[in-house]
Amino acid sequence: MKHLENKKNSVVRFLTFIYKNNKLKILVSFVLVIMASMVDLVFPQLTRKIVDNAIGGHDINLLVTLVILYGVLSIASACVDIVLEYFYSKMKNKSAVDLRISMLKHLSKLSGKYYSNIKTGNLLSILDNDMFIIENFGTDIIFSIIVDFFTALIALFFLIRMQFDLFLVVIVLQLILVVSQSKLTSIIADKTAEVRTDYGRIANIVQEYVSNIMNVVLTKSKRKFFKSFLDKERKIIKKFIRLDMVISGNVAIARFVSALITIAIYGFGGYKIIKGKMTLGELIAFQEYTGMLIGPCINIIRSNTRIQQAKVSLDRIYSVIDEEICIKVDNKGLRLNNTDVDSIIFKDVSFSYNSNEEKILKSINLKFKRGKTTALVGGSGCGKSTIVNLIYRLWDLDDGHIYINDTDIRDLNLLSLRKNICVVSQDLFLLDDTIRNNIVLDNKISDEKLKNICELTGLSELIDSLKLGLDTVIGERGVKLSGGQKQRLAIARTLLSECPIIIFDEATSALDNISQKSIIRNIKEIVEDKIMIVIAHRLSTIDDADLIYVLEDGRVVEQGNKDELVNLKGKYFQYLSEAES
Ligand SMILES: Nc1ncnc2c1ncn2[C@@H]1O[C@H](COP(=O)(O)OP(=O)(O)OP(=O)(O)O)[C@@H](O)[C@H]1O
Repeated sequence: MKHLENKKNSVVRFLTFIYKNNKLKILVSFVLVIMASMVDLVFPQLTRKIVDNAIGGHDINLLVTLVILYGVLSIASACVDIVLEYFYSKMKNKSAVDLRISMLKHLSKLSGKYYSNIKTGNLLSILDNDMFIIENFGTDIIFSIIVDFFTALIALFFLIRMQFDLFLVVIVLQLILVVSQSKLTSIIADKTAEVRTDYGRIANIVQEYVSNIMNVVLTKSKRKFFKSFLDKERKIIKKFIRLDMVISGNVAIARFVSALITIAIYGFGGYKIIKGKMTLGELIAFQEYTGMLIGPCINIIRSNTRIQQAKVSLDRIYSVIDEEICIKVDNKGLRLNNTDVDSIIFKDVSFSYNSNEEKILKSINLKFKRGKTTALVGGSGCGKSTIVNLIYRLWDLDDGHIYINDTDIRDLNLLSLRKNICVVSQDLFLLDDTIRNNIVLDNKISDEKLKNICELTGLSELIDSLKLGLDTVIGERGVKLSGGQKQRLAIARTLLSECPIIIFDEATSALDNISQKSIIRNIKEIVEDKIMIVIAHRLSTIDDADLIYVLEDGRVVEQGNKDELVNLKGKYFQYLSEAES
């Protein structure tokens, strides 16, 4: 069903989405729209009667009656327009917000593979530019097409009935107008799509530059950014100019042909009045009906342009929403209670990030037990963080099993699994908020507990030295803190959580040896009934680990506690000797 839905034209899909959530509003709007267009069609007849019967017949009473009727109908028509605008605005704004939320929610369900290839600037451009276009696009466009079609049809009927020969002249010019407009419209839509895609690429560069501005300055890579930014900007400016030229050409042609139509009506129509084959009132009414034919036809073509532009944006939005969720949230949907977690077992696990590449992990067996600290050691790129990614199910394995207790993690509900795992990695997630909010997030934590954790993680000294203490704002991505302070903060946050599985992936790398040892000792006390996994290049961090796995080239080559591994005089011993020398 979802597959079929995804294949639908994105505009139809979006309109169906609006329709499903606004059935009543759409029905009321439809009735109002038909009423309003009927009223509009009466105006030329009123004009004709005012000119020919009231003014031409010198009838004051009739003139007053018709003018009052004209005024009342105009007010009624304006009121209906206001009510309609209210409905349209409500429907389209709510739909755009719903669409944005479903895109953001979907993003959080995607796999590590998607996150590894993500182009942030492009996504921001979709969330910003494309969503802006969609905010201005809604069901009203369909209503206006219906009304325009209906109005044009009735106007056509009156024009044929009133003056057939004059109508023929008008219709030929009208056809020229319609054909030229629709050709240029499709060119505009193509060029808009091109510009939008290029704009996403520029947004990527800008995003990369802004979010890394400090490193850009430090590494003197500003020139490189500016070069590729300016190259792309220059190209897009040319495309924008071409697009603007086509748009203004489109408007100019429409104006010119409309002027020809007016000349034809007044020239040919004036001639007919002089010859007594037409009245002045009829000429004015004919002119108004012609407007009611041309205006709606052009509106329909312009609506088509808007639809094509919205389609480009909707295609880009739905390309994210339809991104396949590779990691199924629920296979068997089993739930994991945090008090139940006793062990994590890797059984013959093999894995590669890309199916055609060599395996990163080669049939490895690991066991992490509750109440124990297990360390992973090995050279850079041997697959330590990959093991964490697999426990968290950012990727699913190729072969083998990962069990929590006796349950394969693929049989667990994904959210329930992840709720039980806290990872502190090198890439810290910090909010531009206070120290307190960064530690507590949205959990309810007593001040006493918070103070205690700050003490254990060595944050108290920093907090006491700050005028605002815990309420000090740390800046975007913690820019106002040192590397070590950021790590302490992330550790404090993790220790406050109720997670039974705690993973530190180079979580203390920015701390000096003494601070690191004292933090690790303190942590051990707090996490004594949890599964603790530590990855560290500095071997002193894991001196006290209950079990150390030494990895090389995706395999476990040694295992044991520190003393056992030292006695083995193998890989671990070699690392230790290298570190000491
Ligand atoms: N998202 C990814 N997509 C493709 N390949 C990846 C991805 N992440 C890691 N790799 C590759 O997988 C291998 C193992 O990486 P991993 O991060 O697990 O190593 P590590 O042992 O943690 O290294 P380090 O100690 O340097 O952090 C590396 O060769 C790396 O290039």
